[in-house]
Amino acid sequence: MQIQDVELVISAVAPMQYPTDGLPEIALTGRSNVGKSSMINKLIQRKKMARTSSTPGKTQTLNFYKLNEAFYFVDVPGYGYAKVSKTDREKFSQMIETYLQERTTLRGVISLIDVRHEPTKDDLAMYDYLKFFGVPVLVVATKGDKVPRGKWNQRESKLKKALQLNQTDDLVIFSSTSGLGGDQIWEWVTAHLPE
Ligand SMILES: Nc1nc2c(ncn2[C@@H]2O[C@H](COP(=O)(O)OP(=O)(O)OP(=O)(O)O)[C@@H](O)[C@H]2O)c(=O)[nH]1
Ligand SMILES: [Mg+2]
Repeated sequence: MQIQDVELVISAVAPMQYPTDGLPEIALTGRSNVGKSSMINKLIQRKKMARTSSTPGKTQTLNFYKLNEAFYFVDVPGYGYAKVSKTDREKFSQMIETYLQERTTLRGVISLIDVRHEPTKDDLAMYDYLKFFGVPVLVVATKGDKVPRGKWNQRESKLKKALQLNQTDDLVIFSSTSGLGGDQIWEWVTAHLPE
């Protein structure tokens, strides 16, 4: 998709700050440092729109990016990083839960995991949690450039198995450095936005 227009409308910590224009939203969840913010930048072809960092815990608010004045990508704080203080971790999980439970304009969630590793306990819990709410999920295995091409199929089946991926859900291997998988992600996003 061609993104002509990007606006960071709000960095929210509470529902009263969420945008009220009723546009559909796709949110990104995943462990700290998995590459959520980098994925947004690659997909919208803006190098530094969403702030990224090699230090986990960079995104600390729900960041609503309005695209083409038609829909939002919501960048969400990462979960599960041991070096983020317990208080902050609890604050972030509360923020994420409230958002996922209350947001009626949410049309789908892109759930990111690291292609190189088995899903963590938190990754599995997040996938189950999303399924419990009945929200459509696209699992994206990030940092695909760090695994040789010959291993992609094997990693894909392993991850699907570990997550016990629902028949209706898909998995895409992505790289924010090469752009691998970007078209498939856009296809999924487009299919989950209202006409
Ligand atoms: N090689 C490679 N590095 C990546 C990729 N995606 C992200 N990174 C790197 O991983 C680090 C974390 O990326 P972020 O996009 O900030 O991760 P995040 O999930 O937003 O992290 P939090 O905001 O802390 O939750 C950065 O150093 C990125 O450059 C990828 O596809 N390939
Ligand atoms: Mg981030």
